[in-house]
Amino acid sequence: MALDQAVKLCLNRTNLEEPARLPAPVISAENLSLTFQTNDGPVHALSDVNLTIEKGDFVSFIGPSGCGKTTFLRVAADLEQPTGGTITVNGMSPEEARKSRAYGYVFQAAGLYPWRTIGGNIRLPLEIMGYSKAEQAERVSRTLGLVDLAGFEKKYPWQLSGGMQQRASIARALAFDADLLLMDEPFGALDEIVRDHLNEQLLALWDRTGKTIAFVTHSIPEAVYLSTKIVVMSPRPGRVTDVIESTLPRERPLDIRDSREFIEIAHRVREGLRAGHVED
Ligand SMILES: Nc1ncnc2c1ncn2[C@@H]1O[C@H](COP(=O)(O)OP(=O)(O)OP(=O)(O)O)[C@@H](O)[C@H]1O
Repeated sequence: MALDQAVKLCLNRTNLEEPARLPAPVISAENLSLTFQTNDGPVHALSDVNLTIEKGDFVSFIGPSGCGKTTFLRVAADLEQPTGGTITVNGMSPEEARKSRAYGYVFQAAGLYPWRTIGGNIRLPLEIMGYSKAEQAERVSRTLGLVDLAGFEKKYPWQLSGGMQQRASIARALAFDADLLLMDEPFGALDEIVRDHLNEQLLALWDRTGKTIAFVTHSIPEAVYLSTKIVVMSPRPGRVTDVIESTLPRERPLDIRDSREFIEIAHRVREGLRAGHVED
């Protein structure tokens, strides 16, 4: 048999015996449930949530207060334990993912230590993780560049605007190079103009770095503008009522929000929220 035929046969056989394995989704939840036991009785924060987040997705979670958006992120981050179903992060349990520093977490409030400089805040987790001084310096300057804060390393948080502080907290979450960012309403407290600007910057950062982002928001325009996938949730019990795959191009100038396609997706999100609305 000619060598090239033998190679071909061998390759075919390998293909048959070992079908190409797809990479594990970044987050995969199956029938995920979490019921908190409280003095007022059980609270079903998450009920049978099924969701897959693939590498490079930008997924927004939207829904009224109490529908379990934060709880979902917290379960993925191993900050809460599910009471039913399963969830994996990069194919691992949330505990393993936390230990292997698979994600960065950005909270609603920037949460910077006022007595540390911006550089010092970003450096803190790196110090705890035992990075060398040189590596810390390189990462601080690289991540400050990523969020357009180059030159602000020696400033204190109070010397920065709210939007800049939030960018610094994103830099801190980026500093250890996790491929997954969990962001819990990071821009909720900011005015609309600043928020628009940060949305643009976040999209550019996502595009440049190829990170996977799970992002909680209350804002329909924000969810539609940012996301490749929008997860609509509703409360009591907290559940997913719609998952919308965005048809918008990856390149998104702010005025895309006036396009027919954008308005149609926003309409579907609004309908999903209305359908899941429950009267108290
Ligand atoms: N540790 C806890 N103990 C008891 N109940 C909790 C706890 N954490 C959350 N809950 C309840 O679980 C439900 C879901 O809360 P969660 O914070 O995930 O909602 P959310 O959609 O993020 O709301 P919001 O938009 O207001 O932040 C709520 O009813 C909340 O009161």
